[in-house]
Amino acid sequence: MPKVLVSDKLSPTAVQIFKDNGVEVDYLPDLGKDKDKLLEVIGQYDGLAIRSATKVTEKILSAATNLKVIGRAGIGVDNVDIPAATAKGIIVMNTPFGNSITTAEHAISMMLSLARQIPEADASTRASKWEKNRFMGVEVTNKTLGIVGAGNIGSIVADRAQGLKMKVIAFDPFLSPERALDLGVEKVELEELFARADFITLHTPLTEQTRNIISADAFETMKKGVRIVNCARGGLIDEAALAEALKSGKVAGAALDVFLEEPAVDNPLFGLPNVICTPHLGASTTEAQENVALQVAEQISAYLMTGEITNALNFPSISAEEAPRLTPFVKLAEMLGSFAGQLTETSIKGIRVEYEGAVAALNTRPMTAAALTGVMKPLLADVNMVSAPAIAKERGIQVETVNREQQGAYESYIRLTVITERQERSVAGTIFGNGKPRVIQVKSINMEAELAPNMLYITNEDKPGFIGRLGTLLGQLGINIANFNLGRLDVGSDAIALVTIDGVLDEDQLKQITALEGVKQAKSLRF
Ligand SMILES: NC(=O)C1=CN([C@@H]2O[C@H](COP(=O)(O)OP(=O)(O)OC[C@H]3O[C@@H](n4cnc5c(N)ncnc54)[C@H](O)[C@@H]3O)[C@@H](O)[C@H]2O)C=CC1
Ligand SMILES: O=C(O)C(=O)COP(=O)(O)O
Repeated sequence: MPKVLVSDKLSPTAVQIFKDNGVEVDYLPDLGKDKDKLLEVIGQYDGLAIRSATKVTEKILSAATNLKVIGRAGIGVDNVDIPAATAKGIIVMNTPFGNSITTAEHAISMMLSLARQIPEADASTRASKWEKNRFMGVEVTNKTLGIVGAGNIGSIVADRAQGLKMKVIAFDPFLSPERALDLGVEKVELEELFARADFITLHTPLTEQTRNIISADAFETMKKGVRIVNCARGGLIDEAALAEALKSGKVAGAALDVFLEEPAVDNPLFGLPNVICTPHLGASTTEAQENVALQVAEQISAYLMTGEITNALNFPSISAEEAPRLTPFVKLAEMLGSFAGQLTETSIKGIRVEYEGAVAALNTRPMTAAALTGVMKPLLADVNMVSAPAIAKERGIQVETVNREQQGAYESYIRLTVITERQERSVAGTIFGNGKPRVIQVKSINMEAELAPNMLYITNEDKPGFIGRLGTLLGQLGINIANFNLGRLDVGSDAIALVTIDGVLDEDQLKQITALEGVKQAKSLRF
């Protein structure tokens, strides 16, 4: 009988469902907070059900010798080392919708509490002070609410805020004009949102792109007296910069459900009067906890008992027979998508995937799903092959696939084109005999490059001396070049360099490379 550990507080419904499905279950809701104890016992379990308090680190995973599945009863999986779990073949699942309404309602509650200083007025009244003149609030009617991240939760917040007669503007690179229209929100760029919003609410996952999305510089560009709500993740706001902005009066108030360090017991923001804090309660309602407990227990049981996979974040849906033939192309498609996604800075209207040659005769759906996953991953940390097509559809991203079985110069190749409002950008690749993916064309420029974990992508003017200058600069920066690939259309037109480097470029190094004479665009790419 498979054995599951529930290491965070979950509704008793979960325990019952495990038992009903023939899964043995240990319900130890405080264990997740005790890293050493978790490390000691994790080896016994086939499944692990968690919320946000259990941190599933690489170290924990290395001791999880029997673990097959981790189920997150909730949305954010930033407490799970997914690459490490994937490397160990452990499925990571979440429950993407179970607590979204509840979290959106918490954000709205926080916004209204902020507008009327409810917590402080409550404390003062109960201290027998009756300070009627001290608590002068603001109305939310006709005020502008800026939503950063218009996904599931952000969209519900938008709907509720319109019920409160607010003007809603939203920034989300994956929000299509059609979807914005549906939601009744005005799609704006982040700078415009900062400049116009009276209230700002955050609803993005925590990723490398969103970390400190509200920084000291961002506060500079906001309206004086703006109020900020964060019910997403602590790392989205630079807490020290927020403390300064509150002290200077630039920010009139902040309502925070999440913190950089959790549990937050000693946070500098606690000392400030115009701050409202809750202990990561966004998902804490009876209804949401019932939803997520039920879903996670069903999903984990189904996987352990029948192999069925739902809401997995790290596993493609491919049948056992197809797997060996599809896997290299799935990998290639995801890498091409990731390549194009990392180069795309504006919102995506469409994606075209062309399969040429022998690959066109295979089941290309998982490949298209992998390509979409790769394109969207820089922005949606939790996207996977199962969810990517649905997300693309919901966001109004047109997906077109073309299968041509006749062979050209290569036995098989895949070309992926990302279509934005401004341009179309294509990347093509193939699989060589060794099963490794190779890029064969970027923006119509032929080249041949193996994709490596750390790469530098450069578009430059094709003029004598450029390669020498670039090599010298990389040397000065202490960056070792492992491989150097070049391509160009015609003499003197744009050229592309794809450089495999040892180690990761930091922002300053990338700035210096961008400033090099002849460079038109420089990007650090990770695969
Ligand atoms: N406080 C709490 O208890 C809870 C917090 N959460 C947090 O809320 C987050 C959002 O949840 P959902 O709405 O369900 O996720 P979602 O995946 O449906 O939406 C996230 C949205 O953020 C957008 N996004 C990504 N990068 C962005 C960027 N750089 N700028 C602007 N938008 C960007 C995405 O395009 C997407 O539309 C979760 O990742 C989780 O961290 C979720 C549930 C409860
Ligand atoms: O679902 C999420 O992303 C949450 O942040 C909810 O966290 P929790 O399950 O309440 O610890």
